[in-house]
Amino acid sequence: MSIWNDLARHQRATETRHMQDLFDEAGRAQVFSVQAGEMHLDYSKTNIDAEGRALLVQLAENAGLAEKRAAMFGGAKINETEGRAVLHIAQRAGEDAVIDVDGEDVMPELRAVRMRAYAFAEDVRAGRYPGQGGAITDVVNIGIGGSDLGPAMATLALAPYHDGPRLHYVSNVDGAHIADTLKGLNPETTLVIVASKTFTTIETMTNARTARDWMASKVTDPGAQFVAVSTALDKTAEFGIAPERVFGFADWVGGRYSVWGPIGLGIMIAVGAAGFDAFLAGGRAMDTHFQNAPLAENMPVLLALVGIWHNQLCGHATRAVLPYDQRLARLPAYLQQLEMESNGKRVDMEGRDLARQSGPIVWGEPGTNGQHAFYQLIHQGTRIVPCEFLLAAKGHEPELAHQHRLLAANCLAQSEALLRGRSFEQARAIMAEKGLTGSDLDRQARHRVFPGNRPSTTLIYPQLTPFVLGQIIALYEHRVFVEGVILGLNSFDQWGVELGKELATAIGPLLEGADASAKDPSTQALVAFVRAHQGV
Ligand SMILES: O=P(O)(O)OC[C@H]1O[C@](O)(CO)[C@@H](O)[C@@H]1O
Repeated sequence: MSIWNDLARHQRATETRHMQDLFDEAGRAQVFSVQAGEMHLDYSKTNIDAEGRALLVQLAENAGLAEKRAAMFGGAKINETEGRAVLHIAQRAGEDAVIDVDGEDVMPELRAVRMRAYAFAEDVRAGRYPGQGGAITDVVNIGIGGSDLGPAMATLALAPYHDGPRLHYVSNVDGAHIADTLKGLNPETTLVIVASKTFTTIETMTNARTARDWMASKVTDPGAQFVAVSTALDKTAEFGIAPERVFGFADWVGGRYSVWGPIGLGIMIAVGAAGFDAFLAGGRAMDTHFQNAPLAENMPVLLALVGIWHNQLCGHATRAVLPYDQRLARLPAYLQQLEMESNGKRVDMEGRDLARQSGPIVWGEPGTNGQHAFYQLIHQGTRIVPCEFLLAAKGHEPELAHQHRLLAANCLAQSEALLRGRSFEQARAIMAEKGLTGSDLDRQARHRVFPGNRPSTTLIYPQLTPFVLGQIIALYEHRVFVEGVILGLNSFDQWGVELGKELATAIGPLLEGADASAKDPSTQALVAFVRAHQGV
């Protein structure tokens, strides 16, 4: 407890200073940066000083981070509310890794499934696994949440490495999503991946049936162009998918942590086994760093601590994730699930009310697009939004290197603007030069003041390769873990998604005409509106 008090005291004592003054100390940019391989995280543009960092590291130590990290990597059942181990790291562990769950090494089976998935992906890519009208040209992944966001995000991120069939992702139960996706595709050359850990998710199963009907209208054996990725092998069989086209994984891989295994089949098909291996190697490199680097030089730990400082100590409830990397356009959505489904909890491991705020609200868009939309609020709004910039030093289009430099310049300019701001005097001088005078000058100048002193971090990496993408994703996974340990909650369950699912099941019949009088008046009126427009 007293470490939280010490931190709160330190935060209060330092909150009025200007972050820019911290740079009076020589070497701050280096001292408040951390390296993991070729990745570089700069957190010097925050109000964290040496004492603050030392206290934050102490906080992590006091929370038992080292032991809890060892427990996770060792296969202990740390997801206590579901009685499961948490072993997404096994999916990217090295060839000689041995990981026991309930006394059994889980690695041989995991590797065998990966090899089967690789072989299948390569067969599809080479046309050795054709559709009923020739080589597969399009692959539709049907899944939602962790069975969609990770592979969809990574497929887009790795576009320069695609040399397989086109990939499409369908998640929403809104028929518009699958209708728009299937329009223009040829059922005879389309492969459908039904990706669902549980194989019960209503959105996915509904879309899978729609896709099967679409396929059946054109091909004689629709099942041959369906594959499944799931932990529920009985249910995939019930759906009619032959066992040789089912890729299983264990329940100790959380949905939002599952991109590294067969849930990544779409990525494997898009970039091939070698590209996927490089992605896994990147994740593994970050695992090694996370396990071995001292806490004060540990990238996931520091990223988590910076977040704790901003959210739980400074009270900034949201965090903007701003990739200056168009191919990371889906990263904010991916992180929304990873972070908010993991650490959006109100009780601790013992079921007691959480002593402080849960994880932050994560949102964002790629730069420079966001600059022309919501950055206004970030620079001049009354609330402070800590910003997390991501930038590749180099793009994949050598002929457009000048555009990449423009992109990079914008990214660096934003964090500089957030740090420095523009004072009233500076704004006034600019307006005076434009010929304004008197009260008009002051009034106009005030609109052009940037308070600055607004925190940001910048994660910079050489290029968005499969390896680097693996590093980035593993970095965020471990950041979530560290934050969860410090907050004392279970990052690996998601009970908060259940109630809405149950109620949706009950409301379904009401939309078809069943008696809605037991519902609250608001819900009754909304049900009546839908019914009226559907002619029910
Ligand atoms: O892969 P499944 O079992 O279809 O679940 C999809 C998603 O639904 C959730 O359970 C939330 O409803 C997520 O945790 C999960 O990633």
